[in-house]
Amino acid sequence: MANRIFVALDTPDLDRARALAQKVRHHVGGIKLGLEFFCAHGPSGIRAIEEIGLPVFLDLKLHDIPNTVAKAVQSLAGLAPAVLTVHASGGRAMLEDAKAAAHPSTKVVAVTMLTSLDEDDLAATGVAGSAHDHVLRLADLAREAGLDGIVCSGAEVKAAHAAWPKGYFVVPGVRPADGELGDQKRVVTPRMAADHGASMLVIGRPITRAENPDAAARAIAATL
Ligand SMILES: O=C(O)c1cc(=O)[nH]c(=O)n1[C@@H]1O[C@H](COP(=O)(O)O)[C@@H](O)[C@H]1O
Repeated sequence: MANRIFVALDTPDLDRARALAQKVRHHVGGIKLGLEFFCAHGPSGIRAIEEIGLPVFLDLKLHDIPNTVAKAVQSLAGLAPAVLTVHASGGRAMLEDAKAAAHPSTKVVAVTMLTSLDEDDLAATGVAGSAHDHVLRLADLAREAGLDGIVCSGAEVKAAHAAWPKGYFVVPGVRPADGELGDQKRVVTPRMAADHGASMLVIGRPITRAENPDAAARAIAATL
């Protein structure tokens, strides 16, 4: 199977992003660029990283009224990212319109419950019940809206995959056994995420903050 690791290059520094991507390119399957990078460099920054030759996941987690999200997705369609994120909690119409506006080759995936949240955080937003149930409910919504898949933690991916065998499952919040959690709360090891059905593992700081990012990416890939 192709390398399922997408390295998250969370930096506003284009030269650093490019240098990191060059270092790890032989040990990852793709590159994830998110808000930090996009706010600093926009579409031209995405094109600059695309030149490295790996698939790009554009993680903007769009969440607004359907018309606004659809127009934003339409504006991004020329970039034809391999994967694009929207928030599942934006609701069915927003999800349907986002998918309709995307480039046909782009997988549109819905963020369910951020891996930086636990059930106390969920309750504080007014959602009762478990993380598991919340993720499964939003996965159903994404599937019914015609999306390609979801983003969830490794704790839920097995159940989500069982309920949606053809879905595409993006799993962030991935840490090697001795890895620092940082702001992540629902974490699993790379091996567990892969064994439980992740289509893509998003890994940032365990690679980008390592003394030798190339060796860190290689070591993680070797565990899969
Ligand atoms: O959509 C995402 O990629 C995402 C969703 C989520 O629930 N949690 C999450 O951490 N992410 C992203 O995954 C990356 C995780 O980075 P690290 O915690 O450094 O490995 C970051 O770029 C986050 O923006």
